[in-house]
Amino acid sequence: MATPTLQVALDLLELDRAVEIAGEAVRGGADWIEVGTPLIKSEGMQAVRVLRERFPGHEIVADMKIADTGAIEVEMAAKSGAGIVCILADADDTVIVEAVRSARKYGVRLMADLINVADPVSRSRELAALGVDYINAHVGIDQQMIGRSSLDLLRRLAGEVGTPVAVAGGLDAETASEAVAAGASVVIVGGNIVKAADVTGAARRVREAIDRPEIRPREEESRDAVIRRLFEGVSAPNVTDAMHRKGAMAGIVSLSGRVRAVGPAVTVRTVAGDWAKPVEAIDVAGPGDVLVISNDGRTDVAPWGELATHSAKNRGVSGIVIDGAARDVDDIRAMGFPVFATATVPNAGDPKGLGEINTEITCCGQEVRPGDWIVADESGVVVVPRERAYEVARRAMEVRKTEERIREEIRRGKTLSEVSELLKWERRH
Ligand SMILES: O=C(CO)[C@H](O)[C@H](O)COP(=O)(O)O
Repeated sequence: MATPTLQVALDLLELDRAVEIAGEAVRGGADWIEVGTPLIKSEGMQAVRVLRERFPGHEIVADMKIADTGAIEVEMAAKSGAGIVCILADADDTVIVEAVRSARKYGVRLMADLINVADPVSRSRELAALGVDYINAHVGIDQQMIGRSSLDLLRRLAGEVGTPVAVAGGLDAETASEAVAAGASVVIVGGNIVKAADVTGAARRVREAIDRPEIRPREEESRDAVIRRLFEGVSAPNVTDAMHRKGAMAGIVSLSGRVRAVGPAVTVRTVAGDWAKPVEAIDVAGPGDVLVISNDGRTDVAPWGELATHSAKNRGVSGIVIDGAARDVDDIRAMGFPVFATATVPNAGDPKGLGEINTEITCCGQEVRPGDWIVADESGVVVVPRERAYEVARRAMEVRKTEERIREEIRRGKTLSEVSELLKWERRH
């Protein structure tokens, strides 16, 4: 088997950073440098020119995702120095034919991106017949966030397509190795290299893995287990960033200091500090759940205190969130158990049994339904609608990874404004 090619995808917005990151990836063993679609949209063909000039020994791949005007877009990329140009496999045949003619004329190769193609095997055969040089089994970044897998797509193509097959979409060292074992000759890795603080180390790990391809037995993980693992690895700010700055409860803080709570909500509506339903809800909750209590925002009377905390802790509840006040804060803090509230007050209400468990409530300005996911830490509390939990957890992890590289660049001496090119991206009115 020929040595697989490692293509690093520079899905960035800033050319200077892309050049720096490309250099680090090449040191880790990347062969081809992909000018990612966001970089092309941000910087234009100049990105291809600059990377061509800076990395003369490496193939430059222009991820144009061509959908129309096949000839002229291939020509632009070729004249700027790309050796491989990417076109959408779903583009009309008229576009593909024109792109192939242009590629032949300018001496470049064409890679067709299978993103969103309904019948990838038949389309790959058609594309091969039309003269495309590579087929890319690609699952896009947004598709990955809802759980689609590039390895699954690649396996559908195995043995069915005559042209060399590339694979892209959320790959890391482990899945890249499996991709080569499944027949990929070009492995494309973006985020898991370019977002790493140590880009060279991340690229080297992928390089070593693809040079020794193997299929490892995988332990099946339930969707809820994946959601929990991902949310436990990110912060509440990462989560709200992933939700376009939505989902954060207002005016609520941790009473227990540096603690975190992650889990599906068991909701409780109570009235005037009546602590019957909040305490009964402990028995309804399972280990790992978060009790979310609405006390109608009242802060003059507490529906929660030390004994309830003790009981919730024993039950394995992950944390308590109260739109209202809690008491016995010193004891709660000593227990190290996560309680989030809007206020503290010494007096409790009476256990009259008013209220409901597991109905939709509003807590600190956010609607919370039973089973919605809660991520809470010292910055505050975020609620994630249950049907979006997997996607938001994946996106929050991407936010965290992106911050890793930015943090590293600040550590090396850039300002945050420079790293993010704030002035360039200020909104024009
Ligand atoms: O083309 C792309 C997005 O449309 C990416 O370059 C490709 O998906 C590889 O990046 P990642 O490894 O982060 O998925």
